[in-house]
Amino acid sequence: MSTSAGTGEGDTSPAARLRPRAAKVALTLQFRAAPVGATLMFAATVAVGVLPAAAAWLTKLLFDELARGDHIDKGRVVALAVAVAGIGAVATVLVQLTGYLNELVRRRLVATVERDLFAKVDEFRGLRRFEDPAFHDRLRLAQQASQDAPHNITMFTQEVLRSVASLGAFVGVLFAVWPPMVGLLLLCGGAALLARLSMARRQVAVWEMTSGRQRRRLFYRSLLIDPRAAKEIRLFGLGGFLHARLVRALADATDAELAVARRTALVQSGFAALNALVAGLGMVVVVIGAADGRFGVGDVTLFVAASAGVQGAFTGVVMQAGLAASGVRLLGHYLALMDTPDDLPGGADPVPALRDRIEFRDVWFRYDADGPWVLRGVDLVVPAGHTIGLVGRNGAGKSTLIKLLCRFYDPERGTIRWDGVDIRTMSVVELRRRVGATFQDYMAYDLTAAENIGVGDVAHREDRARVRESANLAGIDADLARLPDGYDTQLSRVHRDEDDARGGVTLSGGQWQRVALARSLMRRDTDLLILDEPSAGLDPEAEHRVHRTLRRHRRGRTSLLVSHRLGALRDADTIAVLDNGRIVESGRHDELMALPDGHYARLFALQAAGYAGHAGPTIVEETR
Ligand SMILES: Nc1ncnc2c1ncn2[C@@H]1O[C@H](COP(=O)(O)OP(=O)(O)OP(=O)(O)O)[C@@H](O)[C@H]1O
Repeated sequence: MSTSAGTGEGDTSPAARLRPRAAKVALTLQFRAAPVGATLMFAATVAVGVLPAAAAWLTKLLFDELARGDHIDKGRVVALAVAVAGIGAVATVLVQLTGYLNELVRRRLVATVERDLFAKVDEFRGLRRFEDPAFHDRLRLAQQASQDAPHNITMFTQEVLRSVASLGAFVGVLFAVWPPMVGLLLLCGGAALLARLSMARRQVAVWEMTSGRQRRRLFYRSLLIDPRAAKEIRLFGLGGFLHARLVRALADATDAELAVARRTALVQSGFAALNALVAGLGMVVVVIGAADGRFGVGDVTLFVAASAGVQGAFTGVVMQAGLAASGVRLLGHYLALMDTPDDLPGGADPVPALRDRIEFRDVWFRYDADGPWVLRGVDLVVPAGHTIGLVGRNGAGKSTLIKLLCRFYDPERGTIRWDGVDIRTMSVVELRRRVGATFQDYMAYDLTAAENIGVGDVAHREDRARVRESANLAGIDADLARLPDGYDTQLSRVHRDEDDARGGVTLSGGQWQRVALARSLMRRDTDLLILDEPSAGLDPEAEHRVHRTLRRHRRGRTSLLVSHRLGALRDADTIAVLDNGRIVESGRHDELMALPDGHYARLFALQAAGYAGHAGPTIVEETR
């Protein structure tokens, strides 16, 4: 598994290879995001670029006319003055308009890119991407790109348009007055451009390099304000430890960024000084020429305006080129992410209702290619309509088996078959629609009570009767109905509306667990119910009630139950014991209890002894 989205110098990463495309995409993206706004923005930009040059020409004509002494044509002078003032006014309005259009296009772009980005993230059907740090770094950089990159590239295009318009006019003037000035300015501008591009490359390299540190910084930051973490942090006095790590991650990233900023400032100051020198040199040459009578007053003013105009245009282009270059590099990450294939090869076959059995055939799985095997040849049959209890010590691979069945990962070897058909050939979405599940690490959403349950079947989340029925099955209906706003109570004390006078509530651990259970019961047409430790946090009475209700609910349905409370699995049609990545025993409770030295019998006896208050069998040390 790679650990960085970084693309240092001379790299051949996907993001680097995508840069040429990134520039094109950035340009076209703005027309997709805001077609009218972008067109108007470009038109206004060209006009803003041309107007100063036009004003400078009119000013030259005005000064030349004024310099004619007794022969001044007053009408012409007034007309020229009015024209210069008019151009100034139009330019001012256009600058404001361009500012607004820029903002408009920028906001539309950010919305478009972010929408596309998270639609793409939602398309990943497996879990591997979400466990890959390089993916998270890339996502962060791609998000960063969505904030600024298209805008910066747009600004650069505008700047180039504006500058080309100004340069076209100003360069002609400089040629007419003192041609070497053009060469000098071009040389300075070209060198500044190259230096700025190199700075931009360094800047992005730093962002890429520090992306992991930024990710950790965000993690520590969210941990320090997470109400769920607040208890442990306070009790264990972890605040200082986490804070120090946050500060360290921040300092590391800041140091690297500041180093680039210092270098950029230094290089830019050097080029600014060089520009001033060149402007001064030109001025001296032209003023001497004017003293010798070779140039008029108008020529001098025009030359000064033209060299300032050319330098200004170059400075603008150089600045924007730097931002655009970093934008293109960042947008490479956005494109790389958009091109990232799904981690699960897509099957498209429909998933018919389960008629016969689900079967694990010699399933081998590990989370990383070089990691330890978690499942080592699992063979397990789940007959339709049966309840299978899955037992095994911590880390045996029970939840992993469930994750494979939901197809969050694919086995490395072997197959999982749904009525004889390899689930890899089937549509993942359809397969998951046939499954209702409560995971051991279930979610507690900062939503209302009704939504927390309703999202188990999004299409029916507004169906209050169904929501309540599910809550009833999970034994939480009465508790939720008693909340301040009943089912509409926000189950969060943090994410609630400011104008919500009643505020939100948080549930107890066992209540949350029952809400999660209710969520998995929302889907009515599922063929398979998976419950991974559904009652671990329930009080004995609640557990008894929930299991009794679930038993009724499961009747005739296929279910897979994982629990360390073996009593809860006692009546399962088959109990399978997972050990060391294999199913080592399976049968009904009585059959397994009758096995001499059986795993299940030993575990059951241990648990029963705990309740009965005697020593129970000797604990066999783990051999793994
Ligand atoms: N996402 C993951 N990435 C890497 N390793 C994992 C991941 N999830 C689980 N594991 C590893 O796989 C092994 C099996 O974990 P699993 O959660 O399937 O066990 P389990 O039988 O459900 O345990 P428990 O009874 O404690 O819930 C463990 O060693 C665990 O560290």
